[in-house]
Amino acid sequence: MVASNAASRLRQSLADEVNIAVCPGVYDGLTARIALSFGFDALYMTGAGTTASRLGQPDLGVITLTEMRETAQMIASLDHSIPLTADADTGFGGSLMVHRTVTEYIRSGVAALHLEDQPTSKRCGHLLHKQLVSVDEFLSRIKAAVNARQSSGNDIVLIARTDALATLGYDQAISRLKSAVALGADVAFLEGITSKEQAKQACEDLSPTPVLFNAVTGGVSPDLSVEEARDLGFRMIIFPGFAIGPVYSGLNEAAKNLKEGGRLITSGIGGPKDFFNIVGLKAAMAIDAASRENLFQDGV
Ligand SMILES: C[C@](O)(C(=O)O)[C@H](CC(=O)O)C(=O)O
Repeated sequence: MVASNAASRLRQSLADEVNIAVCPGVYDGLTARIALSFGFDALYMTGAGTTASRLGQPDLGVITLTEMRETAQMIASLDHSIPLTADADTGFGGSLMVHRTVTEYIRSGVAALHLEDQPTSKRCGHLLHKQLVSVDEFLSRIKAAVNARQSSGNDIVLIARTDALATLGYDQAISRLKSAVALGADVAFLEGITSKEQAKQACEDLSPTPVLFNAVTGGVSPDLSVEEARDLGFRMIIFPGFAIGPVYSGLNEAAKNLKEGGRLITSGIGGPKDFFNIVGLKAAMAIDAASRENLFQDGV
């Protein structure tokens, strides 16, 4: 297996102390295409969004490796040069499953993934009463991930996430992250940071390891802009609600209009051709022309 260009790009960005990798959270082809069309140079595949979109279920550990990997592969394939960081939840089982998860994410073109220390019956990090696995179990997940990366010969970025802050407190959460980094994790993800002061402290305490900020809309963490996160010392920021929020509000509005007014009112989208242009119509026509099948030589 060869080293991934996208993972190398993300590594370069993380190594640059003045830079912050901005990762809008997407969960399907359309949401990814829209983010890509705005020139974002990194993407995040949200597990919460993927679970809601593929299963119509909440983020409670019900999605499988197969479903997450399929979505990740499709998103990563849309532009191989753009690093995709994908949620890998708990790794979906014991060490063997973590090994398999990392290997399959690598094969799917994922540039980075995060693994957390909740039990497999997990919940979104911004819900109450989260449970944790022991430090040893968390670290064997990280070790299994590091070993899988090594045996694949790939340079996927491994992000260690701890959910320990809410129950065990700051010191133990930082200690879990430091132990994960000592085993080979590249990035630290302290889930559920509760204040700007704590955010700054975490970046200092974990330095020189790059730290990720999880900007969950309406979650327990402060509402930070990209610039604020960078100034606090973060090197990576994910926005899981980037697509979920607008889809929710836009569809609610459209549903209300259709149900109450009997008319579909959508703003901003033209006809089918405009829409298909967002999802690669021009590239598809170019493939057709290059193969000389010429189905679209007169346009569409
Ligand atoms: C980052 C996260 O794991 C995700 O699935 O995107 C979630 C975010 C969310 O539920 O909105 C989390 O923070 O646990």
